[in-house]
Amino acid sequence: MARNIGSRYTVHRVLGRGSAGTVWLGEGPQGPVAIKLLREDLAADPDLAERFAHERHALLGLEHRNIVAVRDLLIEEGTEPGAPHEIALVMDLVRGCDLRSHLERERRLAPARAAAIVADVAGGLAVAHAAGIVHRDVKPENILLDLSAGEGAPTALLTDFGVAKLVDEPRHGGRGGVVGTPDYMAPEIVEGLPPRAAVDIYALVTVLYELLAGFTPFGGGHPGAVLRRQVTETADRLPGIPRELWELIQQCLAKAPASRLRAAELASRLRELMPALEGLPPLAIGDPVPEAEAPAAEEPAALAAPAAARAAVPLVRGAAPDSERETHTRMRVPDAEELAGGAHGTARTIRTPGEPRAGSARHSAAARRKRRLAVTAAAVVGVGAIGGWLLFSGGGGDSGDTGGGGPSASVEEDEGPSSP
Ligand SMILES: Nc1ncnc2c1ncn2[C@@H]1O[C@H](COP(=O)(O)OP(=O)(O)OP(=O)(O)O)[C@@H](O)[C@H]1O
Repeated sequence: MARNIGSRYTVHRVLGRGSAGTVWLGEGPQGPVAIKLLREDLAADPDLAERFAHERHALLGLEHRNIVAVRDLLIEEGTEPGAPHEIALVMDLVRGCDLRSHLERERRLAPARAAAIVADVAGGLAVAHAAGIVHRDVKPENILLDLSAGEGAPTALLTDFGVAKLVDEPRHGGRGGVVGTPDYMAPEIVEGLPPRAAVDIYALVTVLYELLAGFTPFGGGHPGAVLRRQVTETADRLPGIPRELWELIQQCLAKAPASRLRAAELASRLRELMPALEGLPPLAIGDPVPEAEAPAAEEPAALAAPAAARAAVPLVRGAAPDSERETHTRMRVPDAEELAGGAHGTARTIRTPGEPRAGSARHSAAARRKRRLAVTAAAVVGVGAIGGWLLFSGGGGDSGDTGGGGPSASVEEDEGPSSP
């Protein structure tokens, strides 16, 4: 049944749900649109409505063929006194699917295909960065593939600009939480430095790695362990990857933000590489070997893991209840050795097909599942939990200003839009 949003828009059916709200297929004065309605509990926060109003100009100003344009921003007063605001972002409708769903179907993309998608998104990021806007939550869920052109290669568009930052800002100033998704989070964010444009490059090239490999370079296990790996480990080379593509990935996954390419350079380097990548099949990479695990007996039965694994957990407060998508990953409590950065720090090692799995990992999938904890991001990955983990592990790295209060995963929020 159709429902009115403000005086100009009607929504018809749900296109998808994310951690911050629901995206609807709608109709406006200019035709079909996608309308993202923020979750009621988030919209009820008067500070949030104010922040959205404050960022209106930045949110509406981004225009590029690889960015999903925000056409309108509705902040409606509740109908009765004290009733929550309704916050809705009216966006161009993308006729296609998101990159996460595409990757789930394909498992791995051919190098030329992966490079084309990432070059598209880098082109969009270049424009945003030039306008002083950092996305801060680049990941496959936020990349949409426009399939309306039919047979030709789809255009990739980046969506959700600024939303992560606005939703996760602290209510009353002071320190915010970790904004973003652990698998894609640049080491400088983990270390508490203000996020600059280079964090988007790191996240986007993490997506490139994932499109090629089928998994992210530092993912797997407890989000705290993922964050530590972001700071301390280097990505494993993917077997069979062309040298120049691998060098580009390494450069953009550099721990030092200044060593990474800028968005425009990344786009043009990838486009230069594309003719050489044309015709190459997806890389022949086996599923990663799972990490060493904690004793089964320690796991509360009520938290047994679901069957499907996910790559990423969004760190948006209260993410679980409204989200139908499986945005939660399998997690496990890191053991002492892992927390200290020991031998089990790497979640998995890369296998080429046919190579046997290490140890007896195959012996019991059920036992493995039992040892994993499936918990919602909101419940366990609170800033306190990560902060506590970082404190315990000595801050996860030796560089960077942590904000003056000792090691912390919190990000000191800037005033106004993030700047590159
Ligand atoms: N402009 C759009 N046009 C068409 N479909 C869209 C559009 N924006 C979002 N969607 C669909 O709605 C779904 C939910 O999007 P949303 O941005 O709320 O969440 P997400 O990015 O998947 O997750 P999260 O917010 O947790 O990061 C997407 O997976 C996508 O399929």
